[in-house]
Amino acid sequence: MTASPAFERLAIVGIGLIGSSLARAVRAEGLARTIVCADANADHAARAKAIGIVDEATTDPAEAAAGADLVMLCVPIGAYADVARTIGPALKPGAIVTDVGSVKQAVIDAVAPHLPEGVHLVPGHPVAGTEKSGPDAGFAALFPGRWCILTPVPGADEGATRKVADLWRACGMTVERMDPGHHDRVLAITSHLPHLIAYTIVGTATDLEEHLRQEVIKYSASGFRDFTRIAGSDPTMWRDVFLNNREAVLDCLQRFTEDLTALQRSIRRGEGDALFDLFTRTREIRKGVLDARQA
Ligand SMILES: NC(=O)C1=CN([C@@H]2O[C@H](COP(=O)(O)OP(=O)(O)OC[C@H]3O[C@@H](n4cnc5c(N)ncnc54)[C@H](O)[C@@H]3O)[C@@H](O)[C@H]2O)C=CC1
Ligand SMILES: O=C(O)C(=O)Cc1ccc(O)cc1
Repeated sequence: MTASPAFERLAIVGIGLIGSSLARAVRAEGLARTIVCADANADHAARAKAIGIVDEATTDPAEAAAGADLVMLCVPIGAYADVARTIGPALKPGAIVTDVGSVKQAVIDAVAPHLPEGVHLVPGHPVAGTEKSGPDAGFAALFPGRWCILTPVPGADEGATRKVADLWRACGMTVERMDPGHHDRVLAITSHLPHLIAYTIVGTATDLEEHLRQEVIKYSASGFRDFTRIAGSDPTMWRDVFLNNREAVLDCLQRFTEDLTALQRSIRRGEGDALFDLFTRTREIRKGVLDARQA
């Protein structure tokens, strides 16, 4: 006898990179009897249905959420409040609303006020992605071996939190719980600031005089190429990340700017030892990151 799926009806709102990756993983693992998606972009909804990663597709989030036991929000963070307001009245008692957003406190603030009594909110963040967007960019292998951070609010339903954790574990992720504010500070330095730096460096290179710009593209060494990959990430998604994690990002940026100024001074003064010491420390950190990946 095969085990029954963990969820009867999974509604994915936003069937882009992350939503479609989840749909594929849930299908592959048989975790939901029915997968429904809603996407404001009718082409994305239709595409998800056409490639067979969902059973039903609509442009109306309330239609998808009606009767769902699990609703996964996979839209840019700026759209959360509107989506939550729309689905709130359609949610059945006991339904779980969860998400994949890259910022957590702002998501709680945007969604919680619109959920009726008896509906459980379990905010989450699969820390896995790429610079690509849309339903064709997703793949089930995105999740295995990566972290998923859940940030349940105090008093959250333990059973609901456990069901969401089990879903991500079944997709191959390692699940951790964290306070939402702490999550936002950690991600500000490990993910948001690196994206901001990439956007800046590629922007600076593009603003160079025309003849220099051509050379930048032509001789693009791997360092710059890596930055262009990250700077090719979705503009809507990243605009929303920065607007919704303002304090933590600005705090990191302040420290970063101070450290950059110190480095600038070392270069100007010819302080080779200071440069060498920093680069030696950062090389050790890189080794630690690689070792952690292989562990
Ligand atoms: N891209 C990445 O690497 C990662 C992204 N995330 C988070 O996942 C969420 C989604 O990001 P992606 O999948 O990368 O973006 P995406 O752009 O590939 O997909 C977003 C989808 O939401 C749809 N959408 C936008 N507004 C909507 C609305 N009001 N109602 C219904 N559908 C709407 C879009 O049409 C699109 O299909 C974001 O909140 C992001 O912070 C989390 C981890 C990694
Ligand atoms: O493509 C990359 O390098 C990423 O960093 C992907 C990514 C983007 C946003 C997240 O919240 C988590 C992962």
